[in-house]
Amino acid sequence: MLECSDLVTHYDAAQILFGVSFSLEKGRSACLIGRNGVGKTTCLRSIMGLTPPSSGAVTFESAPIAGLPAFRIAQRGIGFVPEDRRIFPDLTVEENLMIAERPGEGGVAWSIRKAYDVFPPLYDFRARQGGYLSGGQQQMLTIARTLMGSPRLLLLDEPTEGLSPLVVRALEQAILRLKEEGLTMLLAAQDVNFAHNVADEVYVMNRGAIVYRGTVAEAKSATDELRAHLAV
Ligand SMILES: Nc1ncnc2c1ncn2[C@@H]1O[C@H](COP(=O)(O)OP(=O)(O)OP(=O)(O)O)[C@@H](O)[C@H]1O
Repeated sequence: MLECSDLVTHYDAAQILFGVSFSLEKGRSACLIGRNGVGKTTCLRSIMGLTPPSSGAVTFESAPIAGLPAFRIAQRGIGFVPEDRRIFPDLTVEENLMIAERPGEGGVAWSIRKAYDVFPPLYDFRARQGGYLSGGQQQMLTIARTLMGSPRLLLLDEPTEGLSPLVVRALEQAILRLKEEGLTMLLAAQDVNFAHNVADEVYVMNRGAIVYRGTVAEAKSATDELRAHLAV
């Protein structure tokens, strides 16, 4: 469904990605793991067209998308959940969802009812203004808002950042539920346990490159190697 080949991305003169290649099959979820600043966000932004790659190819559902503007990439069926939770603080939960609703083509069609089903706290707080939600609830609302566009591929940037372990578990459950729905997901995370709980494949990044790749089962039995790559 998604293929990145030899992605090289710069911010002005600074090269951030040094030839990132991987592919993701429909219905699978993969997690880019790595410390702060290794290029996970840049990789997601390159795919989404927010920071277009300087070279390399991104293929989504057999069509090249690198170089297209971000809104075109979104229209093709990729949803991006950025790290900073983007909701409208003055609108209620339900209003936040309503204004994001857009029927997708060929993907899982989303409705407010379905969003409440996957994220029960959003139903409980549906009349509350977004700005008065907890961090975990805001993260759920951000994901739910992106899902209202009915994407076929969801990019999630550090969804557990700053959340308590209990809230992280709830978010994991919601992500696994999305997986059951057949949604394809690419996540970025620093938390290896989170990656192990929600992903099928992991890609460890360091200094703008993938330095380890494997299934979660392989990664779990290569803890020393993983730890070495993730060590400060
Ligand atoms: N807009 C920007 N302009 C210049 N450099 C940037 C910009 N955004 C990120 N960088 C740099 O690019 C590198 C990779 O950052 P990136 O955000 O992709 O890493 P990350 O692995 O996602 O880490 P984080 O957990 O901090 O998001 C870092 O050195 C960062 O300082």
